[in-house]
Amino acid sequence: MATAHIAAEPGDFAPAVLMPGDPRRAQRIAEAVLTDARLVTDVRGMLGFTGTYEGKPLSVMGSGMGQPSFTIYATELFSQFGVERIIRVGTAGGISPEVKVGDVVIATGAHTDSAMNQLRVPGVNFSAVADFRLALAAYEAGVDAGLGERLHAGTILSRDHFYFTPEGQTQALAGYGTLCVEMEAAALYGVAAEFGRQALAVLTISDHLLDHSEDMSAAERETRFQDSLALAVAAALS
Ligand SMILES: O=P(O)(O)O[C@H]1O[C@H](CO)[C@@H](O)[C@H]1O
Ligand SMILES: O=c1cc[nH]c(=O)[nH]1
Repeated sequence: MATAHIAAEPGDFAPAVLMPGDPRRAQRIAEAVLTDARLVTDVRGMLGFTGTYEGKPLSVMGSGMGQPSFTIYATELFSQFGVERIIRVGTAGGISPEVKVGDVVIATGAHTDSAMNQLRVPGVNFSAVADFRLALAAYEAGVDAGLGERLHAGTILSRDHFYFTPEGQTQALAGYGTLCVEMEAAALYGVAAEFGRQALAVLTISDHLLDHSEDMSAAERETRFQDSLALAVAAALS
């Protein structure tokens, strides 16, 4: 049955869904990796496709930007469409000096300034963490692909603001080994915990907060995701 934000029927989604923020990236991913892809929802232009990859069912759908948007789609996918695992395929801004533009980050945990997970368990600072098996599968795929020093795994920041950064925050986070910043993973990990399902974010570094000399253009942000996509597919079908 269709939900408020997804015009699909039970069985239209595969157990594993790849979710980029950008619905046009969802279409590019569907065209790049899926066989016999069909559009299963387009409410609000948030395109979702289902097909197969090497004979296994796989879906891809945009999430929109920010934790509220991601939470709406992830909640409906987990609760109404039988989805078992969601792998976010996103872009992120580098924080650690170890991380360079074009590198791939497996987000094993996500700090956040959002209130969304604070409200989940009264009196508790919720730990937003990835599914260990998905993270391991993605990491092993990255090693096998020869990514070498371009492959990272560790904590990230999921922030509500894109343009506002409190003074000293980036340096402090770098001091705690935080790899990069994006806007959705903490919410994904919270919703997955709520429904007892699996989640992971695999991120492409599109820019660096401490050095903007190598930042990607808007077009590159839409298209330069092949390395992280390969790891996300490996995790999705592991
Ligand atoms: O490239 P996506 O997946 O949209 O991710 C990043 O890009 C958007 C901001 O430009 C935010 O959604 C952020 O998390
Ligand atoms: O949220 C994001 C995503 C990409 N780059 C950033 O600087 N921030």
